[in-house]
Amino acid sequence: MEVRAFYWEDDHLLLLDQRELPQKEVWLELRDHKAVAKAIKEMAVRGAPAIGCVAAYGFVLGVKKEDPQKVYEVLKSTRPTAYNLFWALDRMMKALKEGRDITEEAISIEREDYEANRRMGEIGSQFIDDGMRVLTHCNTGALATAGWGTALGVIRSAHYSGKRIHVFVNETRPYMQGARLTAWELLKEGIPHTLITDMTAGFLMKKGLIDAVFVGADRITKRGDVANKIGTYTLSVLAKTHNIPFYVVAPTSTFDPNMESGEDVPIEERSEEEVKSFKGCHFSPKETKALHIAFDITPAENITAIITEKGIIYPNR
Ligand SMILES: CSC[C@@H](O)[C@@H](O)C(=O)COP(=O)(O)O
Repeated sequence: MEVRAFYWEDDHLLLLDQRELPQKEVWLELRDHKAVAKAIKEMAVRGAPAIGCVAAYGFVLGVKKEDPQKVYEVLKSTRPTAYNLFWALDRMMKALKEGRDITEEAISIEREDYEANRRMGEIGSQFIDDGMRVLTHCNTGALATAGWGTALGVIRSAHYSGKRIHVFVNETRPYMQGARLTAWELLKEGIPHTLITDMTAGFLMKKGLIDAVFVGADRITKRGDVANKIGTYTLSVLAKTHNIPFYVVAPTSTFDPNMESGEDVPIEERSEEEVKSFKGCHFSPKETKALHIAFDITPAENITAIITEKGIIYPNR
C-alpha cells in the first residue's frame, strides 16, 4: 500500500511522526495550529510540499479559534527555506478573504500536489532507461509530499513502468532522511537500492557506477538556482565533473516568483546538537562547536533539467 505522511479527518489532522521512522509508525493527532506549527518546526513532518499541505490544514484548524493573521504568522515562522509553506499559506489567506471554503482549499492543495507528483513521474521517467543506476539525496518521496513523491516519484514511476533500476541512497547527514525515510519507502515498494554514506557518491561516479542524479527542491528562483538539502550542491559539482546528468524534480508551487537568485534564499540553520548527536547519543565532545546549515544552493549552471508537472525546463539552453 502507498505510504502517506498525513490524513485530514474533518476536525483534526493525523500525521505520521517521521522522527520515529523507520523503527516505529507513530501517528500524531493534531487539533490546533500551534500543534501543527510545532510538528513542522520539530520535523515530525518535513519535505517542502508536505510542509505546505500540512500548514494549509493547520490554517483551517487555527482560524476556527484565532485571528487569521496570527495563525498565518505562527505557521509561517516554522521553517524559512521551503517555499511551498509560504505559497500554501498565501493561498489559504486569499481563499479566506474571498469568502471561499477554506477546508476545500486545503483539500485542493493536497490533491493538486498528489496529481503534480504523478504527472512529474510520467514526464521524468523518460530520463530513466532500463538498467540505470541512479543516485538520490534526502527524502523526496511520499513522505515529503501529498503522496508519490518528486524525485523519488520519478524513480517510482520508472519502476512501475517496468524499468529495472537501482537506486543509490545518500544517507543525508545529519538528519538521515535518506537512511531512515528513503530506504524505508524503497523497501516498501520493492525497488532495489543501496544505502551509501554521503561521502561515497564521488567515488562511485568516478568508477562509472552512477548514470544520473535525481533530487528535489525546497525553493527555485527565477534564474533556476535550486535550494535543497545540504549536500545537493556538492553532488551537482561532482555530477558535472563526471559528466553525469543532474535532474531536479519539483512542482511549480516550489518556484518563488519574487526571488531572482539563489543568493537571496533564506537558508535554515538548525541546532548544532543535531550534528553532534543522534537521538540523544553524543558522538562529539559536548564543548565542540558545530555548524548545522540545513540547505544549500545549486546554481542553474549545474542543472541538466528541472522537471515540473507543467513540463521540463532546461536552465542552460
Ligand atoms: C519533495 S521534497 C524536496 C525537498 O523538500 C527535500 O529534498 C528536502 O530537502 C527536505 O528537507 P527537510 O529538511 O527534510 O524538510
